[in-house]
Amino acid sequence: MTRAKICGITRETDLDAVVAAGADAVGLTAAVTVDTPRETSITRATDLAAAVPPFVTSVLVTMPDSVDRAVELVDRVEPDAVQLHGNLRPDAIAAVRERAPVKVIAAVDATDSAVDAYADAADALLVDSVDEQGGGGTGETHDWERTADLVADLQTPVILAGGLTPDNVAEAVETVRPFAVDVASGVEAEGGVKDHDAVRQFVERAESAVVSA
Ligand SMILES: O=C(O)c1ccccc1NCC(=O)[C@H](O)[C@H](O)COP(=O)(O)O
Repeated sequence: MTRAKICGITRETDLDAVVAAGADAVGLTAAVTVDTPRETSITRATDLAAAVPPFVTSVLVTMPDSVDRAVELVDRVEPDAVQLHGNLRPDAIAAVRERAPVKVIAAVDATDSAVDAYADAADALLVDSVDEQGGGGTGETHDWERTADLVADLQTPVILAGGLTPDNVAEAVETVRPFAVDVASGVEAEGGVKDHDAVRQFVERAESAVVSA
């Protein structure tokens, strides 16, 4: 079964809906260097992370400029995992993994040539359609066949992200066969506010998509 992460939760009511829909993970976006309606304050991310129930993974999604800052953010928010976007190189990702008491997900653009190094450095790789400033949440898909090759080649779990919606997630899972899928803008009613029906459909279709042997 393919796991589902719903990213960019800013409100308790959306967190409750995402958990009720059966999502495996929730993303809380804080301390990012791009302008996005999904960003929350560090305090709010901390409160939301504390409200995530057992058996659902809270993921701090952030863009730190150093290893120290990444570790500091994890210490403050206390998530189960941290997802790093931006400019940290693979050796810095590995250093965060050593120092922070959480699993580390490296977010990379699907066309990044250093993808193998990131995969070695992190606990999981989120293959996304990254914008020029290193941010996610673009709503753009990428070359799924290429990401399918990565999934086949790498030992590290691959999370597929970028432009997924309830309408295309089953095809994405069947094509790429990722460990998990991730969505932010594709299940929103408006920026930063989730459409609860879309969240339910996304999780159900991701988890029930058929992955042939
Ligand atoms: O969601 C954002 O606006 C964002 C901004 C800066 C860094 C990361 C961000 N999102 C990270 C995610 O995990 C998204 O779910 C992923 O990029 C896919 O987004 P979308 O294409 O909108 O589904």
